[in-house]
Amino acid sequence: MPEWKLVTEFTFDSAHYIKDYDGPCGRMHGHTYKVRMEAKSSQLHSSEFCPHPVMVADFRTLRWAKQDVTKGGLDHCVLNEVLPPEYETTAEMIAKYIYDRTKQQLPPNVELKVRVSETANSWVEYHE
Ligand SMILES: Nc1nc2c(c(=O)[nH]1)N=C([C@H](O)[C@H](O)COP(=O)(O)OP(=O)(O)OP(=O)(O)O)CN2
Ligand SMILES: [Zn+2]
Repeated sequence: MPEWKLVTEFTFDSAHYIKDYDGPCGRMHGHTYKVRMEAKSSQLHSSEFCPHPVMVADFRTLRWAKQDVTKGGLDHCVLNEVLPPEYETTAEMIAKYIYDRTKQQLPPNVELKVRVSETANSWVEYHE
């Protein structure tokens, strides 16, 4: 079966602290988070912005988190104040949050994978 794989990367700059963390990460500090989104599908779809079935997923839909927080993204915010309380601000849970919010906007047959890195040396990947 034919399959398309879309990959898009972006960054956002935000502050966070890890609640009850015994060490520097427990204090407010910032990262340039690097995010890589992968979307796979064997079918093409329309999008919020395009009525024709010509995309796995719209790059604009996959890149929502890079927008300023005042426009619904995660850029230039304190993540602890923006993420719902069930998501801690570890890279693991930020990746899950981005995954969960993005998945709600995609057709069900699109397979999604989200990678988040806080530093050049460490990253996490989340998918279902
Ligand atoms: N599994 C996880 N471990 C840690 C996370 C995380 O999200 N998931 N986050 C942190 C902190 O947020 C911290 O900012 C990162 O700390 P650290 O790895 O020490 O980053 P450095 O750039 O300072 O690391 P170097 O080794 O100096 O490059 C901690 N752990
Ligand atoms: Zn951190």
